[in-house]
Amino acid sequence: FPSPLMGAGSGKPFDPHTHIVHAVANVICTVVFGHRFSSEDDSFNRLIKAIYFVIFFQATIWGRMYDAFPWLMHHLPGPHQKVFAYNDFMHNLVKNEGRGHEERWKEDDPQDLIDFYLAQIAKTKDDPTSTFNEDNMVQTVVDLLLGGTESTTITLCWALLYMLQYPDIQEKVQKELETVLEPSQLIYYEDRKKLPYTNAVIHEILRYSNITAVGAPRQCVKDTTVLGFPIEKGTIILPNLHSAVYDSEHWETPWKFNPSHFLDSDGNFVNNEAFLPFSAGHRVCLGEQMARTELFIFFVNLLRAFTFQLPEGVKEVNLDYILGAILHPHPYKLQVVPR
Ligand code: HEM
Repeated sequence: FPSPLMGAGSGKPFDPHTHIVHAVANVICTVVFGHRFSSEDDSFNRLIKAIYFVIFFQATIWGRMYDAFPWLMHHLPGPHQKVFAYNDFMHNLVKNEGRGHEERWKEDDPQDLIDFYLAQIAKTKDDPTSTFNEDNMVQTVVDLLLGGTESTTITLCWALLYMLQYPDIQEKVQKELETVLEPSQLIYYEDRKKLPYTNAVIHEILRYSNITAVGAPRQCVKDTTVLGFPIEKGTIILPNLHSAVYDSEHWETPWKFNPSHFLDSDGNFVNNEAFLPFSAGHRVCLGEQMARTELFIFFVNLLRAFTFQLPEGVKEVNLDYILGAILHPHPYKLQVVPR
């Protein structure tokens, strides 16, 4: 990936969010559509606003009201009408991309998710039980755009904020990168195995930022028992991921940003069974591998290229979160010093 902050700020303090969200959204766009968008593209900017708003809305009182009374709310004014408009916009954008793909589609040379999906529709067209059709393709792509943009963007925003707060940790990562990697060497996800400290810092960023403190709501499909507790069919389940990533029985200093949570006494990387930022089980985050790869490659490239500092005169970092479907940091500015 190109460094998302190349040329940003021109030496002045700036908020990194816009640069990061453009870079991250373009990764998932490349996977599903097969191309990137320019940062100036109107549809791209509207897509980013749509993704933000649809996710933000779920955790508002209006989102709860809509869940409780969908039929009534459908006819009433309110911010949920904006969600419908953004949803229509995203569906139309994906439909248009799909049409473009159909025109130049080659069955034996799929390039992106839409190509693969079209191949699957063609393959199963005579099967009446098949669920591969245009509507499901559009919804799948929209789900991936929604799942794959805000989560990774916000984790990277936390990552840079922690580097401002803990300059000694930033320096230690940079030292490891310098020692292990040649200056012009391209980074691969595989390289994390040679970079235990950097890998531990990225895991600690995911743990400590705890962006999906409560995972996605799920519904129990049959009567069952979990650890002796009966759960009836139809019960809505909210996995409390916060209780795992901050569990004092599993973490030495749960309330402190501490990369040693993922290192043994010899400095080797070690995992921890309570590390569950992507949840677990059948409905574990579908994009976990992609998110891990993106976080590693972006973070390493950023710290190789820059040192992140607080703007002059700013003494404190605000590490409080803004409550929502995703826990966000408060907007902040940083200064980048090219290395
Ligand atoms: C730091 C980044 C990310 C975090 C922390 C994260 C976390 C999560 C969590 C906690 C869930 C709910 C799992 C459950 O219900 O138990 C989830 C679901 C999901 N995520 Fe992610 N995610 C991230 C990145 C991504 C990316 C990059 C993509 C897309 C490529 C993605 C796509 C999805 C999808 C589609 C689901 C729903 C899966 C299902 O319903 O089976 N996520 N994610």
